[in-house]
Amino acid sequence: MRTVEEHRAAVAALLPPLGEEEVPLAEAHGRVLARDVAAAVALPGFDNSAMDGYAARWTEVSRTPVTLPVADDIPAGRTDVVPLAPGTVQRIMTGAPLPPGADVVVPVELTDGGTDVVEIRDAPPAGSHLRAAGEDIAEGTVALEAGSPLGATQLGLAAAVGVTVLPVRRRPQVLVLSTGSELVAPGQPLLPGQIYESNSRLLVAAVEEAGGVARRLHFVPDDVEQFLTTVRAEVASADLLITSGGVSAGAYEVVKDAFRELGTVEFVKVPMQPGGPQGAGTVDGVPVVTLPGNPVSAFVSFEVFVRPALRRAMGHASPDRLHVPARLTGPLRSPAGRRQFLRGRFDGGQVSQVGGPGSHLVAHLARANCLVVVPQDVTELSAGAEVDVVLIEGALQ
Ligand SMILES: Nc1nc2c(c(=O)[nH]1)N[C@H]1C(S)=C(S)[C@@H](COP(=O)(O)OP(=O)(O)OC[C@H]3O[C@@H](n4cnc5c(N)ncnc54)[C@H](O)[C@@H]3O)O[C@H]1N2
Ligand code: MOO
Repeated sequence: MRTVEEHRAAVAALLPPLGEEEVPLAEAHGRVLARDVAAAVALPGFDNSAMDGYAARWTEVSRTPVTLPVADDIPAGRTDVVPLAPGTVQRIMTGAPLPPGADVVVPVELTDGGTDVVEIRDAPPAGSHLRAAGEDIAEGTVALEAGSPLGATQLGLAAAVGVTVLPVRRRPQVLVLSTGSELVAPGQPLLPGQIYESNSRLLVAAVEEAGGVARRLHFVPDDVEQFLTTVRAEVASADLLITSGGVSAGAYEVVKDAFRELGTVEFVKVPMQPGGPQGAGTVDGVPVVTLPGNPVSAFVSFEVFVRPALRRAMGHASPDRLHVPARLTGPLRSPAGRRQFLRGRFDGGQVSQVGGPGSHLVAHLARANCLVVVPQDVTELSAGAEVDVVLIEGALQ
């Protein structure tokens, strides 16, 4: 027996940090920053206007109405702005550089909109509608920290501070191999006793959502020679091999049997459900994680053991999923001695169980947006009890 935390640590230890590479912004989406990145320019880069209106000296416009000559016109992008002469205003657009001497922008709505002279009917408070140079970020300071996932807002910031390439960690190359003589490719006819192979689709997508590059190997039947031939032919190209199935206590446990002769994979029982039977080790120096075949078990095992390890290797500052406390909408029971990861729907404060605990319930899994964690020593919870909920939606989370 190995605790959940011990097996998490064992899997994480197999995956060292991945190497760095520089990529253009266009290829950086979904990657993780390997080093701090400094702002090449301040933001804002210069004092500018937050409104379309008139740049003015507040003392000259504070008593309204007042009429003043419009000495200049400053559209956004103008690069030769002159200081504001006393007793004048300059028409200015949003984002245009503020003329030296101005300390307020009067929005056009508070004026008659004049272009030679303007009547100001109402003045906003001193200092209104100005955006100060550097108030968002100073030049040369850290704009993006190592370990940040690069989503829309981070890439927007990188471009705004003038960065064109970003140092990121390499994506892990992950092979996914399903096993089972009952498996048939979707689209083919099923004979009695056969099922469609689905774990590889689930796991490939889960790897991609975690930020990795997945390659799906064609599933193999419960035949040690076929399994070993596939593994030997493919494993060298990968940072990680994930298998599904063939690890429990039956008579035809292909993964367990095959890795007796090859590599250092250790098979253990972990006190959790789903996901009791687990294995991890290396083959030809390449990390291997063997997930149980029940589809919900494969998914939960990936979430608990593989996803955080992959994300840590990619350099994520926060490799784990977000988890939050939530109140149960109904009572639930849980077997003693095993941490349960039940499927649930979280709606912002409350969580409802989706389906039962069975690890074959894929339709229920697909409706869930969270895993409800019931600690190992808890066997019963009543409606309204607080539970820990792991949020499983969203690629960058
Ligand atoms: N006597 C015992 N039996 C079982 C034990 C045990 O401790 N003692 N553990 C149970 C638990 S828990 C799990 S989980 C499963 C794990 O079994 P395997 O990893 O050996 O997986 P399989 O037997 O190959 O398959 C289990 C189940 O999942 C279906 N499956 C498998 N692969 C796929 C796939 N790629 N796509 C869709 N469905 C798949 C398979 O048909 C089986 O129904 O063992 C329990 N038994
Ligand atoms: O622990 Mo198995 O992984 O229940 O379904």
